[in-house]
Amino acid sequence: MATVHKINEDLVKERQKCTFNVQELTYLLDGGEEVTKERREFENILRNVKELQDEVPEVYLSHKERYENAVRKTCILQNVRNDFEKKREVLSPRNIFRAGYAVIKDVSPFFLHNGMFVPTIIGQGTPEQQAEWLPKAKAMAIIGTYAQTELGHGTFIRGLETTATYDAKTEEFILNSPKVTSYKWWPGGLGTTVNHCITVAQLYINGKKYGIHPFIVQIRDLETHKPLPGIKVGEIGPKMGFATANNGFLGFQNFRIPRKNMLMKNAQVLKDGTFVKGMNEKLTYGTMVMVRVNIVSDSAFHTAMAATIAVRYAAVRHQSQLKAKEPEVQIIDYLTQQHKLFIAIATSHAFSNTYTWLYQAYLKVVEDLGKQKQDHLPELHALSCCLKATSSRDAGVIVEQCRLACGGHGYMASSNLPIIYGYTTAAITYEGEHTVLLLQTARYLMKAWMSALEGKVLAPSVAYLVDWLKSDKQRWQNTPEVIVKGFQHVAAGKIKDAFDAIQKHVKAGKDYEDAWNLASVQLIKASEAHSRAILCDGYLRETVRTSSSVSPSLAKVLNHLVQLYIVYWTLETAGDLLVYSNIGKDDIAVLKEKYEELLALIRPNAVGLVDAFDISDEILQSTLGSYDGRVYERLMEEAMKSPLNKEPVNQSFHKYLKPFIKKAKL
Ligand SMILES: CCCCCCCC/C=C\C/C=C/C(=O)SCCNC(=O)CCNC(=O)[C@H](O)C(C)(C)COP(=O)(O)OP(=O)(O)OC[C@H]1O[C@@H](n2cnc3c(N)ncnc32)[C@H](O)[C@@H]1OP(=O)(O)O
Ligand SMILES: Cc1cc2nc3c(=O)[nH]c(=O)nc-3n(C[C@H](O)[C@H](O)[C@H](O)COP(=O)(O)OP(=O)(O)OC[C@H]3O[C@@H](n4cnc5c(N)ncnc54)[C@H](O)[C@@H]3O)c2cc1C
Repeated sequence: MATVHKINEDLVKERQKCTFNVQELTYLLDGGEEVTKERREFENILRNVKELQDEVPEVYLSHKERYENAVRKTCILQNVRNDFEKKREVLSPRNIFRAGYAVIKDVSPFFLHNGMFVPTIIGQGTPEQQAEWLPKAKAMAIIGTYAQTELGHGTFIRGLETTATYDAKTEEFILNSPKVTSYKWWPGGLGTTVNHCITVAQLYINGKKYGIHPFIVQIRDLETHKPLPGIKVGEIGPKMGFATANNGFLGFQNFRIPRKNMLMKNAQVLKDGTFVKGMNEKLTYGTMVMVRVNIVSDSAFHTAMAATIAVRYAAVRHQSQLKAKEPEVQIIDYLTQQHKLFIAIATSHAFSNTYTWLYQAYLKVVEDLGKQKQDHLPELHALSCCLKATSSRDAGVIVEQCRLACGGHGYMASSNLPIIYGYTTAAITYEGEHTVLLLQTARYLMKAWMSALEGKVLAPSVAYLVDWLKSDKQRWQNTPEVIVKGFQHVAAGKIKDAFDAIQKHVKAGKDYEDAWNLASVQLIKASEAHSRAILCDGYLRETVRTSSSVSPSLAKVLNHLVQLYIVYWTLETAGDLLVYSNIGKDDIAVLKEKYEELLALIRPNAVGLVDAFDISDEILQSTLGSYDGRVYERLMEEAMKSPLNKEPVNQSFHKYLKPFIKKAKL
């Protein structure tokens, strides 16, 4: 029977102080009581699978052992998941995703299978192709990944070099990687796990290039798992994080696949080699849009994990005295600590709220595309790019801030903060590099600005540009609504400045492309300001909407959090607001006080707020962040698992140290 430990007294007191019902907030964050119950049920099943408990902590395993252990556990997880899903229709696939963290400490080598391989078959395959591949993929009779990036090109996908040349005689495509730079590089699970992949390649028919298209390719024998003839595949080696993601490389040499393996929901190649264009060639990029939307939700979760660890630790940790002769204080009582941590909680809420509406917008576009309507696609692309970029970047900063807030112990692997940082920061690069995605949004913003100048009706997310052009800047008030308008004014002002900068360079004789490059620092700033305005506006709206359906005590706390988020970003971007809005120095002084008041208001609820994220100890995997707060005991218990502590004297003493010391004595 597992030993039940006493909960740390500070945490007991913190929980008694809480002014709202923690469970009510958990249900709200999960999307309903039923979803929470389902999540807990699934996590509970996993908790009781003995084979999923690691005897030796993963960090002490070799690269190879770590991978093998991850595959072993992922297979068990998948079986448990299949059994669970056989009994019911799962309410929230994200519940299943989240539970995965309890099993694989780092990233699962199967992640790309469910994350991109299956969605690409759904998003890019015809009904016939779906009928052929989906049942096998869903049952994991075939395991796949998404192989797009190459050694030479990740961002500029029109420049990919892998070729798929159609041979009408045999009705096949011949895949080739002409140069070392054409090798696929990065796909998760590709190294040694998957037997299939979606390969994105340049299509050639009769010597003519038709751009990049997705192909479904079997790369390994299903029985022996050996690479098929014509395939060169392997693992790319250790990285900053993602230790168990099994990222791989892949090259093709005259590798033939049947015509039906080109995913043809959009463009098609007919038997005789006729190319049929799709409604919009950018629909080929559809899986990336979906994943970018999901990254906003991942960022919310990663931020919640880090906040939970750092807030609980800050409640348990005592260090220094505020006043002489008084006991050492809980570090959470230092205002600077609250400044580091409470924004982490609010940021997670901001991203969850944003994901809620962004995901609905994504579903609407998918539904419209089914009816051959694509009016909202450009807006969704622009939103998903800048919100992916901003949420992953902010999450990276917040996770690092939480690590710093834990002092030296935050640097321990057993705090789990280094691993969380590893996968949070990776998201800033993957699925579209940060700057590149901001520039995609900027492209949309420049067009929107032009339309605003022409008096056209704009899409809702940029409609503020029209308002800004029409009205004088409104009188400043320190209310959330007016501050959000202020963020919109900053965005509009920066968009105008970037636009004018491009025009200036063009007038001076530059090509538009060069002018774009010369203005690109301003363009990314405009895009960032637009993201912040969208995040604050959406978060405020969602909070107002939900506040009417929750208890008054919870509504109050949610209101404190959204205000904190908005005031925090006002103070962070005060310089911009002074330039582009009517805010005055005195308003900023008042907001500084307001910010301190908000920290004080949130303080009694800090532990309750992170408890409401309801992240189990198995998922957190942190000595510093566990629910019971046994920080020091856990740190010691984990240290004792070090193989170096298994013997009183390490052999290196006899081999090297002893002779070395002896020599030094002479
Ligand atoms: C324990 C678990 C922990 C969690 C772990 C998670 C693990 C997950 C890990 C990793 C998964 C990672 C996977 C990947 O990274 S897959 C590879 C992703 N690669 C990219 O994202 C590449 C980025 N590049 C691009 O998307 C494009 O090259 C581009 C958009 C930057 C440029 O494309 P290009 O064709 O050159 O277009 P233009 O710039 O010329 O624009 C033309 C036109 O097209 C519009 N447009 C571009 N993209 C889209 C789109 N997706 N949808 C709709 N429209 C699009 C663009 O706006 C332009 O429009 P215009 O201005 O009106 O002309
Ligand atoms: C952990 C991880 C997992 C991944 N998983 C997968 C996967 O499963 N499948 C897959 O296909 N890929 C995967 N990738 C690859 C990933 O999608 C690419 O690394 C990413 O899209 C960035 O491309 P890049 O590496 O070519 O960067 P580059 O484009 O070479 O970026 C280098 C620098 O150049 C700048 N730059 C590039 N183009 C421009 C421009 N037009 N304007 C201004 N600046 C520019 C960038 O801002 C950046 O600072 C993964 C990557 C990582 C790190």
